[in-house]
Amino acid sequence: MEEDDTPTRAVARGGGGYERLGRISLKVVRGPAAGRVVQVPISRGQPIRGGRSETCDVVLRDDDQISGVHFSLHFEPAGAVLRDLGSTNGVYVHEVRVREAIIELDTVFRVGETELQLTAAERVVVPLSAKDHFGELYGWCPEMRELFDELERVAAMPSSALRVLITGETGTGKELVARGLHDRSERAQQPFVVLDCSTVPRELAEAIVLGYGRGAFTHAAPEQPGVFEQAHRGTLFLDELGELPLDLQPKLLRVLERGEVTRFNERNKVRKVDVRVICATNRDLQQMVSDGRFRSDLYFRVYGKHIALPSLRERGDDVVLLADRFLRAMGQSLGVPPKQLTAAARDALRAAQWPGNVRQLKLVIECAAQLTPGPTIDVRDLHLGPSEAARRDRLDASPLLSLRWDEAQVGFQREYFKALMQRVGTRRGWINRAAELAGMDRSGFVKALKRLGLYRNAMEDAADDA
Ligand SMILES: Nc1ncnc2c1ncn2[C@@H]1O[C@H](COP(=O)(O)OP(=O)(O)OP(=O)(O)O)[C@@H](O)[C@H]1O
Repeated sequence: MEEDDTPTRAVARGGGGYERLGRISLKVVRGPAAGRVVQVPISRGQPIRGGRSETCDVVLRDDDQISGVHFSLHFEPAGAVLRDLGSTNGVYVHEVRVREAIIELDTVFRVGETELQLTAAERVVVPLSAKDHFGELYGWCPEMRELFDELERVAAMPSSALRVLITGETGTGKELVARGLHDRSERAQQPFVVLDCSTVPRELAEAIVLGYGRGAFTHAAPEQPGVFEQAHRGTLFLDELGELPLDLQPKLLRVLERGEVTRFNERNKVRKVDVRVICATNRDLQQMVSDGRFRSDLYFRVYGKHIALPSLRERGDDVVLLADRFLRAMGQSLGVPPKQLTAAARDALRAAQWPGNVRQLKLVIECAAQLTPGPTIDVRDLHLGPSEAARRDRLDASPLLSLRWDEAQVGFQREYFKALMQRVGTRRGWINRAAELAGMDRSGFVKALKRLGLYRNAMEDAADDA
Protein backbone atom coordinates (compact mmCIF):
# COMPACT_ATOMS: atom_id res chain seq x y z
CA MET A 1 0.00 0.00 0.00
CA GLU A 2 1.24 3.47 -0.81
CA GLU A 3 2.62 5.06 2.29
CA ASP A 4 1.40 8.57 1.68
CA ASP A 5 -2.16 7.55 1.07
CA THR A 6 -4.17 5.39 3.39
CA PRO A 7 -6.50 2.84 1.89
CA THR A 8 -9.73 3.65 3.63
CA ARG A 9 -9.67 7.38 4.19
CA ALA A 10 -12.15 9.05 1.95
CA VAL A 11 -10.62 11.70 -0.25
CA ALA A 12 -13.16 14.36 -1.08
CA ARG A 13 -13.07 14.94 -4.80
CA GLY A 14 -16.00 17.19 -5.46
CA GLY A 15 -18.25 16.50 -8.43
CA GLY A 16 -20.28 13.94 -6.52
CA GLY A 17 -17.65 11.26 -5.95
CA TYR A 18 -14.94 10.30 -3.50
CA GLU A 19 -12.04 7.95 -3.61
CA ARG A 20 -11.49 5.00 -1.35
CA LEU A 21 -10.11 1.50 -1.39
CA GLY A 22 -12.34 -0.54 -3.67
CA ARG A 23 -10.77 -3.92 -4.27
CA ILE A 24 -7.95 -6.11 -3.00
CA SER A 25 -6.28 -9.21 -4.39
CA LEU A 26 -5.04 -12.11 -2.31
CA LYS A 27 -2.86 -14.79 -3.80
CA VAL A 28 -2.58 -18.28 -2.31
CA VAL A 29 1.18 -18.84 -2.39
CA ARG A 30 1.21 -22.16 -0.56
CA GLY A 31 -1.33 -24.79 0.50
CA PRO A 32 -4.04 -26.90 -1.14
CA ALA A 33 -5.26 -23.98 -3.30
CA ALA A 34 -1.76 -22.70 -4.25
CA GLY A 35 -1.77 -20.41 -7.30
CA ARG A 36 -5.34 -19.22 -6.83
CA VAL A 37 -5.89 -15.44 -6.87
CA VAL A 38 -8.94 -14.05 -5.10
CA GLN A 39 -10.18 -10.55 -5.87
CA VAL A 40 -12.47 -9.11 -3.24
CA PRO A 41 -14.50 -5.92 -3.57
CA ILE A 42 -14.36 -3.76 -0.45
CA SER A 43 -17.64 -2.36 0.74
CA ARG A 44 -17.67 0.93 2.56
CA GLY A 45 -16.01 0.42 5.95
CA GLN A 46 -16.54 -3.34 5.95
CA PRO A 47 -13.79 -5.81 6.77
CA ILE A 48 -13.32 -8.82 4.54
CA ARG A 49 -13.29 -12.24 6.14
CA GLY A 50 -11.60 -15.48 5.27
CA GLY A 51 -12.27 -19.03 6.36
CA ARG A 52 -13.85 -22.31 5.36
CA SER A 53 -17.43 -21.08 5.79
CA GLU A 54 -19.31 -20.31 2.59
CA THR A 55 -20.40 -17.00 4.13
CA CYS A 56 -16.80 -15.66 4.00
CA ASP A 57 -15.55 -13.27 1.35
CA VAL A 58 -12.45 -15.42 0.87
CA VAL A 59 -13.60 -19.04 1.04
CA LEU A 60 -10.74 -21.48 1.73
CA ARG A 61 -12.58 -24.78 1.73
CA ASP A 62 -9.71 -27.11 0.88
CA ASP A 63 -7.62 -26.58 4.00
CA ASP A 64 -9.12 -28.38 7.00
CA GLN A 65 -6.73 -26.60 9.39
CA ILE A 66 -8.67 -23.38 8.74
CA SER A 67 -11.65 -22.43 10.94
CA GLY A 68 -15.11 -21.51 9.62
CA VAL A 69 -14.52 -17.78 10.01
CA HIS A 70 -10.77 -17.60 10.59
CA PHE A 71 -9.42 -14.10 9.93
CA SER A 72 -10.43 -10.63 8.84
CA LEU A 73 -8.71 -7.81 7.01
CA HIS A 74 -9.90 -4.37 7.99
CA PHE A 75 -8.67 -1.35 6.08
CA GLU A 76 -7.93 1.54 8.41
CA PRO A 77 -5.96 4.75 8.05
CA ALA A 78 -2.95 2.99 9.58
CA GLY A 79 -3.01 0.25 6.93
CA ALA A 80 -4.52 -3.20 6.48
CA VAL A 81 -5.26 -4.73 9.85
CA LEU A 82 -5.15 -8.53 9.90
CA ARG A 83 -7.08 -10.09 12.79
CA ASP A 84 -7.46 -13.61 14.10
CA LEU A 85 -11.21 -14.10 14.63
CA GLY A 86 -10.78 -16.69 17.37
CA SER A 87 -9.53 -19.43 15.04
CA THR A 88 -8.39 -22.78 16.37
CA ASN A 89 -5.00 -22.85 14.65
CA GLY A 90 -4.10 -19.17 14.63
CA VAL A 91 -2.86 -16.56 12.18
CA TYR A 92 0.88 -16.26 11.54
CA VAL A 93 2.95 -13.44 10.07
CA HIS A 94 6.63 -14.36 9.55
CA GLU A 95 5.91 -17.48 11.62
CA VAL A 96 4.87 -15.39 14.63
CA ARG A 97 1.35 -16.05 15.87
CA VAL A 98 -0.60 -12.78 15.91
CA ARG A 99 -4.00 -11.77 17.16
CA GLU A 100 -3.79 -8.50 15.26
CA ALA A 101 -1.14 -7.08 12.95
CA ILE A 102 -0.85 -4.24 10.47
CA ILE A 103 0.36 -5.66 7.19
CA GLU A 104 1.90 -4.03 4.14
CA LEU A 105 1.27 -4.80 0.52
CA ASP A 106 3.04 -8.07 -0.47
CA THR A 107 3.10 -9.37 3.10
CA VAL A 108 2.58 -13.13 3.34
CA PHE A 109 0.55 -14.51 6.22
CA ARG A 110 -0.40 -18.06 7.11
CA VAL A 111 -3.72 -19.53 8.18
CA GLY A 112 -3.81 -23.30 8.68
CA GLU A 113 -1.54 -24.72 5.99
CA THR A 114 -2.33 -21.94 3.55
CA GLU A 115 -0.10 -18.95 2.92
CA LEU A 116 -1.74 -15.86 1.49
CA GLN A 117 -0.19 -12.75 0.05
CA LEU A 118 -1.88 -9.37 -0.20
CA THR A 119 -0.86 -8.55 -3.77
CA ALA A 120 -2.95 -5.53 -4.74
CA ALA A 121 -5.11 -2.81 -3.24
CA GLU A 122 -6.97 -0.74 -5.82
CA ARG A 123 -8.73 2.51 -5.22
CA VAL A 124 -12.04 3.46 -6.78
CA VAL A 125 -14.09 6.63 -7.05
CA VAL A 126 -17.55 6.02 -5.67
CA PRO A 127 -20.58 8.25 -6.28
CA LEU A 128 -22.02 10.38 -3.51
CA SER A 129 -25.62 11.46 -3.19
CA ALA A 130 -26.19 15.19 -3.46
CA LYS A 131 -28.75 14.85 -0.65
CA ASP A 132 -28.05 14.95 3.06
CA HIS A 133 -30.78 12.51 3.97
CA PHE A 134 -32.69 9.43 2.96
CA GLY A 135 -36.13 9.61 4.51
CA GLU A 136 -35.52 10.57 8.13
CA LEU A 137 -31.94 9.29 8.14
CA TYR A 138 -29.61 12.31 8.05
CA GLY A 139 -25.88 12.43 7.35
CA TRP A 140 -23.25 14.65 5.75
CA CYS A 141 -19.98 12.70 5.84
CA PRO A 142 -18.84 10.89 2.65
CA GLU A 143 -19.63 7.49 4.19
CA MET A 144 -23.27 8.49 4.73
CA ARG A 145 -23.60 10.20 1.36
CA GLU A 146 -22.25 7.06 -0.34
CA LEU A 147 -24.84 5.13 1.64
CA PHE A 148 -27.63 7.49 0.49
CA ASP A 149 -26.55 6.97 -3.11
CA GLU A 150 -26.75 3.19 -2.59
CA LEU A 151 -30.14 3.51 -0.91
CA GLU A 152 -31.52 5.69 -3.69
CA ARG A 153 -30.52 3.02 -6.20
CA VAL A 154 -32.01 0.23 -4.09
CA ALA A 155 -35.23 2.23 -3.64
CA ALA A 156 -35.54 2.69 -7.41
CA MET A 157 -35.72 -1.09 -7.96
CA PRO A 158 -39.00 -2.99 -7.83
CA SER A 159 -39.37 -3.76 -4.13
CA SER A 160 -39.91 -7.49 -4.46
CA ALA A 161 -36.81 -7.86 -6.65
CA LEU A 162 -34.25 -7.20 -3.99
CA ARG A 163 -33.64 -8.64 -0.56
CA VAL A 164 -32.03 -6.25 1.85
CA LEU A 165 -30.06 -7.01 5.00
CA ILE A 166 -29.21 -3.99 7.12
CA THR A 167 -26.41 -4.25 9.65
CA GLY A 168 -25.05 -1.80 12.17
CA GLU A 169 -24.69 -1.22 15.88
CA THR A 170 -27.72 -0.42 17.96
CA GLY A 171 -29.14 3.06 17.33
CA THR A 172 -27.41 3.61 13.96
CA GLY A 173 -30.71 4.00 12.09
CA LYS A 174 -31.46 0.52 10.71
CA GLU A 175 -35.20 0.94 11.21
CA LEU A 176 -35.07 4.36 9.52
CA VAL A 177 -33.44 2.75 6.47
CA ALA A 178 -36.16 0.09 6.29
CA ARG A 179 -38.87 2.71 6.73
CA GLY A 180 -37.30 4.91 4.04
CA LEU A 181 -37.19 2.00 1.57
CA HIS A 182 -40.81 1.16 2.29
CA ASP A 183 -41.95 4.78 1.92
CA ARG A 184 -40.33 5.04 -1.49
CA SER A 185 -41.65 1.73 -2.78
CA GLU A 186 -44.88 0.95 -4.59
CA ARG A 187 -45.98 -0.56 -1.26
CA ALA A 188 -45.87 2.80 0.52
CA GLN A 189 -49.64 2.96 1.05
CA GLN A 190 -49.68 -0.53 2.56
CA PRO A 191 -48.65 -1.55 6.09
CA PHE A 192 -45.10 -1.31 7.43
CA VAL A 193 -44.89 -3.86 10.23
CA VAL A 194 -41.93 -4.10 12.61
CA LEU A 195 -41.03 -7.23 14.55
CA ASP A 196 -38.11 -6.94 16.96
CA CYS A 197 -37.04 -10.59 17.21
CA SER A 198 -35.10 -9.88 20.43
CA THR A 199 -38.28 -9.06 22.32
CA VAL A 200 -40.29 -12.08 21.20
CA PRO A 201 -40.63 -14.67 23.98
CA ARG A 202 -39.28 -18.00 22.70
CA GLU A 203 -42.43 -19.93 23.52
CA LEU A 204 -44.67 -17.49 21.63
CA ALA A 205 -42.38 -16.85 18.68
CA GLU A 206 -44.10 -19.14 16.21
CA ALA A 207 -47.56 -17.83 17.09
CA ILE A 208 -46.40 -14.21 16.76
CA VAL A 209 -44.62 -14.74 13.44
CA LEU A 210 -47.08 -17.11 11.80
CA GLY A 211 -50.27 -16.26 13.71
CA TYR A 212 -52.71 -18.63 15.37
CA GLY A 213 -56.25 -19.79 14.87
CA ARG A 214 -59.14 -19.69 17.30
CA GLY A 215 -58.57 -21.57 20.57
CA ALA A 216 -54.81 -21.93 20.17
CA PHE A 217 -53.95 -21.23 23.77
CA THR A 218 -57.20 -21.28 25.73
CA HIS A 219 -60.58 -22.37 24.59
CA ALA A 220 -61.81 -18.84 24.24
CA ALA A 221 -58.69 -17.30 22.65
CA PRO A 222 -59.60 -15.41 19.47
CA GLU A 223 -57.62 -15.91 16.27
CA GLN A 224 -54.67 -13.65 15.62
CA PRO A 225 -52.88 -13.10 12.30
CA GLY A 226 -49.08 -13.26 12.49
CA VAL A 227 -46.79 -10.49 11.35
CA PHE A 228 -46.67 -11.79 7.76
CA GLU A 229 -50.43 -11.58 7.41
CA GLN A 230 -50.45 -8.15 9.07
CA ALA A 231 -47.89 -6.94 6.53
CA HIS A 232 -49.75 -8.41 3.52
CA ARG A 233 -49.03 -6.27 0.39
CA GLY A 234 -46.66 -4.13 2.47
CA THR A 235 -43.28 -4.50 4.18
CA LEU A 236 -42.24 -6.56 7.18
CA PHE A 237 -39.14 -5.32 8.98
CA LEU A 238 -37.54 -8.13 10.96
CA ASP A 239 -35.26 -6.33 13.40
CA GLU A 240 -32.54 -8.20 15.33
CA LEU A 241 -32.91 -11.22 13.06
CA GLY A 242 -29.94 -12.88 14.80
CA GLU A 243 -32.17 -13.35 17.87
CA LEU A 244 -34.70 -15.48 16.03
CA PRO A 245 -34.91 -18.89 17.77
CA LEU A 246 -33.12 -21.59 15.79
CA ASP A 247 -36.18 -23.84 15.67
CA LEU A 248 -38.24 -21.08 14.03
CA GLN A 249 -35.69 -20.42 11.31
CA PRO A 250 -36.77 -23.22 8.90
CA LYS A 251 -40.38 -22.04 9.22
CA LEU A 252 -39.40 -18.49 8.37
CA LEU A 253 -37.39 -19.78 5.41
CA ARG A 254 -40.43 -21.67 4.14
CA VAL A 255 -42.59 -18.54 4.27
CA LEU A 256 -39.94 -16.52 2.45
CA GLU A 257 -39.54 -19.14 -0.26
CA ARG A 258 -43.19 -20.01 -0.82
CA GLY A 259 -45.00 -16.84 0.18
CA GLU A 260 -47.35 -19.00 2.25
CA VAL A 261 -48.15 -18.97 5.94
CA THR A 262 -49.56 -21.77 8.02
CA ARG A 263 -50.76 -20.53 11.38
CA PHE A 264 -49.54 -22.15 14.60
CA ASN A 265 -52.53 -24.44 15.19
CA GLU A 266 -53.91 -24.68 11.67
CA ARG A 267 -51.69 -27.34 10.16
CA ASN A 268 -53.71 -27.88 6.99
CA LYS A 269 -54.67 -24.33 6.13
CA VAL A 270 -52.30 -22.38 3.89
CA ARG A 271 -52.63 -18.61 3.46
CA LYS A 272 -50.92 -16.74 0.63
CA VAL A 273 -49.00 -13.60 1.61
CA ASP A 274 -47.32 -10.95 -0.51
CA VAL A 275 -44.76 -9.33 1.76
CA ARG A 276 -41.48 -7.57 1.19
CA VAL A 277 -39.17 -8.59 4.02
CA ILE A 278 -36.32 -6.35 5.12
CA CYS A 279 -34.07 -7.77 7.82
CA ALA A 280 -31.64 -6.11 10.20
CA THR A 281 -29.19 -7.31 12.77
CA ASN A 282 -26.41 -6.02 14.96
CA ARG A 283 -25.13 -9.58 15.44
CA ASP A 284 -22.38 -11.21 13.44
CA LEU A 285 -24.52 -13.50 11.29
CA GLN A 286 -21.50 -14.90 9.41
CA GLN A 287 -19.99 -16.06 12.68
CA MET A 288 -23.35 -17.38 13.85
CA VAL A 289 -23.67 -19.43 10.64
CA SER A 290 -20.16 -20.76 11.12
CA ASP A 291 -20.97 -21.70 14.75
CA GLY A 292 -24.23 -23.41 13.72
CA ARG A 293 -26.36 -20.83 15.53
CA PHE A 294 -27.96 -19.44 12.39
CA ARG A 295 -29.03 -21.51 9.39
CA SER A 296 -26.94 -20.88 6.30
CA ASP A 297 -29.92 -21.37 3.92
CA LEU A 298 -31.82 -18.62 5.75
CA TYR A 299 -28.70 -16.43 5.78
CA PHE A 300 -28.40 -16.63 1.99
CA ARG A 301 -32.16 -16.14 1.58
CA VAL A 302 -32.12 -12.83 3.46
CA TYR A 303 -28.64 -11.59 2.53
CA GLY A 304 -29.25 -9.98 -0.90
CA LYS A 305 -28.13 -6.38 -0.82
CA HIS A 306 -26.10 -5.63 2.29
CA ILE A 307 -26.58 -2.15 3.72
CA ALA A 308 -23.98 -1.53 6.44
CA LEU A 309 -24.50 1.48 8.67
CA PRO A 310 -21.41 3.08 10.16
CA SER A 311 -21.30 3.72 13.89
CA LEU A 312 -21.66 7.35 14.98
CA ARG A 313 -17.96 7.29 15.98
CA GLU A 314 -17.07 6.76 12.32
CA ARG A 315 -19.13 9.67 10.98
CA GLY A 316 -16.76 12.54 11.77
CA ASP A 317 -18.51 15.84 12.34
CA ASP A 318 -21.96 14.35 11.73
CA VAL A 319 -22.30 14.01 15.49
CA VAL A 320 -22.39 17.80 15.85
CA LEU A 321 -24.55 18.36 12.76
CA LEU A 322 -27.04 15.80 14.01
CA ALA A 323 -27.05 17.43 17.46
CA ASP A 324 -27.84 20.81 15.84
CA ARG A 325 -30.60 19.18 13.85
CA PHE A 326 -32.17 17.64 16.95
CA LEU A 327 -32.00 21.03 18.68
CA ARG A 328 -33.67 22.77 15.74
CA ALA A 329 -36.40 20.13 15.66
CA MET A 330 -37.03 20.61 19.39
CA GLY A 331 -37.13 24.38 19.03
CA GLN A 332 -39.61 24.08 16.17
CA SER A 333 -41.89 21.68 18.02
CA LEU A 334 -41.95 24.00 21.06
CA GLY A 335 -42.19 27.16 18.96
CA VAL A 336 -39.03 28.64 20.54
CA PRO A 337 -35.59 29.49 19.11
CA PRO A 338 -33.30 26.45 19.19
CA LYS A 339 -30.67 26.31 21.94
CA GLN A 340 -27.05 26.59 20.85
CA LEU A 341 -24.13 24.32 21.75
CA THR A 342 -20.96 25.98 23.04
CA ALA A 343 -17.65 25.18 21.34
CA ALA A 344 -16.64 23.06 24.34
CA ALA A 345 -19.91 21.12 24.17
CA ARG A 346 -19.28 20.41 20.47
CA ASP A 347 -15.80 19.12 21.26
CA ALA A 348 -17.22 16.90 23.98
CA LEU A 349 -19.78 15.46 21.55
CA ARG A 350 -16.98 14.71 19.06
CA ALA A 351 -14.85 13.03 21.72
CA ALA A 352 -17.58 10.80 23.19
CA GLN A 353 -17.75 7.10 22.26
CA TRP A 354 -21.53 6.78 21.69
CA PRO A 355 -22.11 3.06 22.30
CA GLY A 356 -25.82 3.74 21.74
CA ASN A 357 -25.07 5.75 18.58
CA VAL A 358 -27.62 8.24 17.23
CA ARG A 359 -30.35 7.05 19.61
CA GLN A 360 -28.10 7.91 22.54
CA LEU A 361 -27.08 11.25 21.00
CA LYS A 362 -30.70 12.21 20.48
CA LEU A 363 -31.54 11.37 24.08
CA VAL A 364 -28.56 13.32 25.43
CA ILE A 365 -29.46 16.38 23.33
CA GLU A 366 -33.16 16.25 24.15
CA CYS A 367 -32.44 15.93 27.88
CA ALA A 368 -29.93 18.78 27.75
CA ALA A 369 -32.33 21.03 25.82
CA GLN A 370 -35.13 20.41 28.28
CA LEU A 371 -33.09 20.68 31.46
CA THR A 372 -30.85 23.63 30.59
CA PRO A 373 -32.57 26.90 31.53
CA GLY A 374 -30.51 29.29 29.35
CA PRO A 375 -30.18 29.57 25.56
CA THR A 376 -26.79 27.75 25.41
CA ILE A 377 -25.84 24.19 26.22
CA ASP A 378 -22.39 23.69 27.70
CA VAL A 379 -20.39 20.50 28.38
CA ARG A 380 -21.76 19.97 31.87
CA ASP A 381 -25.35 20.20 30.59
CA LEU A 382 -24.71 17.19 28.36
CA HIS A 383 -23.93 14.79 31.22
CA LEU A 384 -21.68 12.74 29.03
CA GLY A 385 -19.95 11.14 31.96
CA PRO A 386 -17.02 12.56 33.78
CA SER A 387 -13.52 12.87 32.44
CA GLU A 388 -10.96 10.73 34.22
CA ALA A 389 -9.76 13.66 36.32
CA ALA A 390 -13.25 14.66 37.32
CA ARG A 391 -14.01 11.05 38.18
CA ARG A 392 -11.03 10.94 40.54
CA ASP A 393 -12.05 14.20 42.24
CA ARG A 394 -15.51 12.91 42.69
CA LEU A 395 -14.31 9.75 44.38
CA ASP A 396 -12.44 11.91 46.87
CA ALA A 397 -15.47 14.02 47.66
CA SER A 398 -19.02 13.07 48.44
CA PRO A 399 -19.72 10.86 45.42
CA LEU A 400 -23.44 11.22 45.06
CA LEU A 401 -23.94 14.82 46.02
CA SER A 402 -21.50 16.04 43.40
CA LEU A 403 -23.91 14.83 40.71
CA ARG A 404 -27.03 16.57 39.54
CA TRP A 405 -30.25 14.64 40.09
CA ASP A 406 -30.74 13.67 36.42
CA GLU A 407 -27.07 12.72 36.04
CA ALA A 408 -27.21 10.61 39.19
CA GLN A 409 -30.32 8.86 37.88
CA VAL A 410 -28.75 7.84 34.59
CA GLY A 411 -25.59 6.71 36.39
CA PHE A 412 -27.64 4.75 38.88
CA GLN A 413 -29.70 3.11 36.13
CA ARG A 414 -26.57 1.96 34.32
CA GLU A 415 -25.06 0.54 37.51
CA TYR A 416 -28.38 -1.12 38.40
CA PHE A 417 -28.68 -2.85 35.02
CA LYS A 418 -25.04 -3.92 35.06
CA ALA A 419 -25.45 -5.43 38.54
CA LEU A 420 -28.65 -7.14 37.44
CA MET A 421 -26.93 -8.72 34.46
CA GLN A 422 -24.06 -9.87 36.65
CA ARG A 423 -26.55 -11.43 39.03
CA VAL A 424 -28.46 -13.44 36.41
CA GLY A 425 -25.44 -14.41 34.31
CA THR A 426 -25.65 -14.97 30.58
CA ARG A 427 -27.21 -18.39 30.30
CA ARG A 428 -30.18 -19.06 28.03
CA GLY A 429 -33.20 -17.05 29.14
CA TRP A 430 -31.19 -14.38 30.98
CA ILE A 431 -33.25 -11.51 29.58
CA ASN A 432 -36.47 -12.94 30.96
CA ARG A 433 -34.89 -13.58 34.36
CA ALA A 434 -33.35 -10.13 34.58
CA ALA A 435 -36.59 -8.43 33.47
CA GLU A 436 -38.53 -10.42 36.06
CA LEU A 437 -36.12 -9.43 38.87
CA ALA A 438 -36.42 -5.79 37.81
CA GLY A 439 -40.22 -6.07 37.74
CA MET A 440 -40.30 -5.05 34.08
CA ASP A 441 -41.70 -6.65 31.00
CA ARG A 442 -39.22 -8.07 28.50
CA SER A 443 -39.59 -5.41 25.84
CA GLY A 444 -39.33 -2.58 28.40
CA PHE A 445 -36.19 -4.20 29.77
CA VAL A 446 -34.59 -4.49 26.32
CA LYS A 447 -35.54 -0.88 25.51
CA ALA A 448 -33.96 0.32 28.76
CA LEU A 449 -30.74 -1.58 27.95
CA LYS A 450 -30.67 0.07 24.53
CA ARG A 451 -31.39 3.53 25.92
CA LEU A 452 -28.52 3.19 28.38
CA GLY A 453 -26.16 1.93 25.66
CA LEU A 454 -25.70 -1.45 27.40
CA TYR A 455 -27.55 -3.65 24.97
CA ARG A 456 -24.83 -4.45 22.46
CA ASN A 457 -22.23 -5.52 25.01
CA ALA A 458 -24.82 -7.50 26.91
CA MET A 459 -25.80 -9.42 23.80
CA GLU A 460 -22.19 -10.05 22.91
CA ASP A 461 -21.46 -11.43 26.35
CA ALA A 462 -24.61 -13.46 26.49
CA ALA A 463 -25.25 -17.00 25.38
CA ASP A 464 -28.97 -16.33 25.25
CA ASP A 465 -29.19 -17.39 21.66
CA ALA A 466 -26.99 -20.43 22.07
N1 LIG B 1 -28.95 9.41 10.79
C1 LIG B 1 -29.98 9.71 11.59
N2 LIG B 1 -30.62 10.87 11.47
C2 LIG B 1 -31.63 11.20 12.31
N3 LIG B 1 -32.09 10.41 13.29
C3 LIG B 1 -31.51 9.22 13.44
C4 LIG B 1 -30.43 8.80 12.60
N4 LIG B 1 -30.06 7.56 12.97
C5 LIG B 1 -30.85 7.22 13.99
N5 LIG B 1 -31.71 8.20 14.30
C6 LIG B 1 -32.69 8.20 15.41
O1 LIG B 1 -32.13 7.36 16.41
C7 LIG B 1 -33.11 6.48 16.95
C8 LIG B 1 -32.74 5.04 16.69
O2 LIG B 1 -32.86 4.77 15.29
P1 LIG B 1 -33.29 3.32 14.77
O3 LIG B 1 -34.37 2.73 15.64
O4 LIG B 1 -33.56 3.42 13.31
O5 LIG B 1 -31.92 2.53 15.05
P2 LIG B 1 -31.65 0.97 14.95
O6 LIG B 1 -30.31 0.83 14.32
O7 LIG B 1 -32.81 0.29 14.26
O8 LIG B 1 -31.58 0.55 16.48
P3 LIG B 1 -31.72 -0.93 17.13
O9 LIG B 1 -30.66 -1.80 16.53
O10 LIG B 1 -31.46 -0.67 18.58
O11 LIG B 1 -33.12 -1.40 16.85
C9 LIG B 1 -34.43 6.89 16.34
O12 LIG B 1 -35.03 7.86 17.17
C10 LIG B 1 -34.03 7.53 15.03
O13 LIG B 1 -34.98 8.46 14.62
